[in-house]
This record gives sequence, structure tokens and C-alpha cells, in this order.
Amino acid sequence: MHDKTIAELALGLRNKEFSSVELTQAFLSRIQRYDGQLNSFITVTQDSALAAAKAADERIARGEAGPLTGVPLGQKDIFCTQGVRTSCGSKMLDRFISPYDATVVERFKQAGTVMLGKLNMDEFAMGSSNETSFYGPVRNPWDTGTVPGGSSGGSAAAVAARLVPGATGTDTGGSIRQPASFCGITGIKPTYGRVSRWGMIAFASSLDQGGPMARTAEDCALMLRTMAGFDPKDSTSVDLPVPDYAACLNGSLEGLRIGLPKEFFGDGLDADIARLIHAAVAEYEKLGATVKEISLPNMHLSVPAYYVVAPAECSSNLARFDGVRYGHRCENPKDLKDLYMRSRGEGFGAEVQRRILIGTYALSAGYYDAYYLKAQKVRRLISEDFKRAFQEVDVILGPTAPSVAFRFGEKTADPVAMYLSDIYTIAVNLAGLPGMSIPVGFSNDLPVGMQIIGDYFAEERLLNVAHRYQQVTDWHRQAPAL
Ligand SMILES: NC(=O)C[C@H](N)C(=O)O
Repeated sequence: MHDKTIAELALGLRNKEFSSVELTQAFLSRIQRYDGQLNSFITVTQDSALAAAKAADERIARGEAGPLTGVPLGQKDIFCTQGVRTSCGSKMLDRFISPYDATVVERFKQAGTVMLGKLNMDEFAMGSSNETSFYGPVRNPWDTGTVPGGSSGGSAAAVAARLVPGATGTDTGGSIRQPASFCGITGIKPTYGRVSRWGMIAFASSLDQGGPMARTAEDCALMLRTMAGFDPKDSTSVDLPVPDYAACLNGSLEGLRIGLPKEFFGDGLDADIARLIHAAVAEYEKLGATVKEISLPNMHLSVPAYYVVAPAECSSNLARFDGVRYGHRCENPKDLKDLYMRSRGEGFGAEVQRRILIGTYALSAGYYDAYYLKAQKVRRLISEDFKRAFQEVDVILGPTAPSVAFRFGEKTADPVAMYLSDIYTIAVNLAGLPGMSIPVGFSNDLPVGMQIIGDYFAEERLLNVAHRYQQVTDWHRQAPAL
């Protein structure tokens, strides 16, 4: 059962080939058997999962089921879950039991899905390797000596290892796409504003966006249909109708205009990855697409701009964790200042502290214009690059990451080397565009992902482009040996 996609599981449930309780039990026993090796879960919610599965079976029996009723899923531990620890991968929130559900969690509950547990992640979503989690690193199921990517590494590893058929992720600067690439799965970061951020612990509010991670584009479409939609509780949520993403997967690609940005294929890209991306592009030509080289001239400014904007917003968002109302509180504080200093010093790990310091500096009097304001101007230039490109092409293809999964410790001593893992993904967040990663082959036995970028609210197009490729290839069907 664990090898089936979400679409196949949903069909099996509807046809009563198996019950949601049986399915949930099967995944729970896989988690118990294999997650010791991977560490992809922070919390497994066995009892509530079985209760939700039982309720789903009853709903199916009454003929009141929705398309995903009874399907088990995992939630990244950044989404608040009522009555369940929501740690965000941090000691700061190790004992935080959320009093409410995030909108995304609430929507999945209403759809009758079953939450298997909360997935491991980089602390407060800051990282590209899952090595910053307070709960220890997640291991990549393709080679447990390598990282799964980050920050949604627990979600990616669990989906790849078939411990869950699908999971949520969040993407502030590549955090859905880069781990999807490293673990050989499919993930989509929707347009900023498409999925509610309410109850999703804030890192950089102008960039954060939740999205689905699964094995196929079809499964991502099914999950996104449930996740997306207007939410009055999120001030940046966009009030646009949600298309039936699964209905447009089979559209023809005849005449599709593909752009390949020359900046994505320059120095720093692994030669094997470049070869696999070109091979995937050739498949699209067979499907009727035309290809042209384009330029995104300000791409080289995306990582520097992101590392001003994201830390600036994080320094403001994380100010709430002061040991008074939220989060870890130190023992026996002498006075208020001591309480703040020690609670934050003990509760936050090194990478989070680094970002808070950078952000506070960038926003401080006298530096604001030089850093924050300038980064915002660069952000506009990057958006305009894409705007120009989308006048000529329908989608942009390129690598998701410059390398395959790297080894533990390889980049921890050099934060800038770590930040460069997101060199191809970050510009998409700065512009607020939708982006996707799909598996297109292997290099040294490790999965390689291709990125598909579209114009605002072109999620249907991206999913269609990904699905057509998955109909003629089987990279997304490969499974790691556990
Ligand atoms: N949250 C993300 O999208 C991950 C990104 N690598 C960062 O550390 O900021």
C-alpha cells in the first residue's frame, strides 16, 4: 500500500479495497520501522491518527467523503496543530502545544485526511540541509550519509521513503523545492498569497509560502486544491477562485514556450546536472514545446538581497520569543533583561541567532537605507526580469539546485556556501512567483531535480507541465532501498 500515490490511495479508499484505518496502520508501522534511520518525524500522532482514520471510514461509509477523505499525510512542524506540539524545529518551542490549528491544517482536517505526525525541519526554517534542527538532522533515504536538503527536509525524506504519501512544506527561499530535488520527489511553492499563512510560524512574512510535497504532480495538484484559497485571517491572502488543479493536468504542451535562462547554466552548476536538465528539455521538445534562451540579468543579486530581507523580517518576527509569553524560559532570571538574554540565548540555535543579528544590524538606524532599502530595490529589479521573460515564454526551466545532496558537515562551517544551495530558487521567492521541482534523473546515484517557474497564479500550468513529463518518464517512480 505504501507504494501507491495519493491519487491511487484515494481511489482504493473509494472502492473499499482497504480502509483508512488499515492504511493509517500500514504507514504508522513503516514510520516505526524505518524512521529510526531517518529522523524525519519530530512527533508521531498515532492515537489521533487512528481516531481520524476511523472517522474517515465512517464518512466514506455514509457516502459523504471528499476526494482526499481517509488519506494519511504529514505536516511540517511549522504549522500549528491544536493540542499537538508545534516546535518549528527549535528548543524555543520544544514544549509549545498549539491552542489552535493553522488554516492549512484545518482545511486538511475538514477534507477528512489523517495527520500521521509533525515532520522535522531546520530550526525556524533557516537552513538548507536540516542540520540546524534541535531534534537532530534528518537523513536522506537515498544515502543516509547525505543531507535531505532544507528546510522542509523531514517532509521530503518521509515522502521519498514512503513513510507518508504526501506532506506539507514551506518555502521562504527554496525550502520546498531544494529538499524535493535532493530527495527525488515533487514539490510546488505556490504564488505568494495563494495558500494561507495563518498559523504557519512566521520566518520572513513577505516570502513565506506553504505548499505540497508528494511523489507526483498529480498528487501535488490534489493537495494544493485543499490547501489553497482565500483566508480573511491572512492579510496577504489573495481572493481569487481556486481552480481544480487536477482537472488540467493532461492539457497538451503543443506550442508551449520554454525559456532557459543563461544565468542558470553558468559556472557553479554541476555538469551532470546540466546534462540531465537538457535531456528533460529534449523530452518537452518531443511533446511539442519550443525552447529559447532567455536572460534574467539580476539573478546574481538574489542571494545577497535575500540575506538582507529574510533576516530583517526574521529579526522582527522572532522578537516575540522572549520567554515571557512564548517559548523557552530560563531558570531563575535575575531581572527582565537577564530573562530576555538567557531565554533567547538558550532557546535559539546558532543559525537563528546569526540571522537575528544580521537582520537587526540591517534594520538599525544609519544602515537601513544602505541595506534593507537597497535590497528592496534589487527585489523589484528581479521581479522585472521575470516580468520581461514571461512576455516571451510560458515557463522557465532550469536546475533546482547547483548540486545533488551533499554530505553532513560539508557546508556547516561556511554559512555562505550553505546559502548558495538556494542560488536558483531564491529569486522566485523574492518575486513571489510559483516554482516547482520534479525529479529528472540521478547523478552518482543521487536524485536530481529540475525547476519549473511560472508567472503569477500559473500553478495549473506548472502542474500540467510537470504531469506531462511524468507520464513519459519514470524518475518519480524510483524508490530508495531502505
Ligand atoms: N526557509 C527557506 O526557504 C530555506 C532557506 N535556505 C533559508 O535558510 O532561508
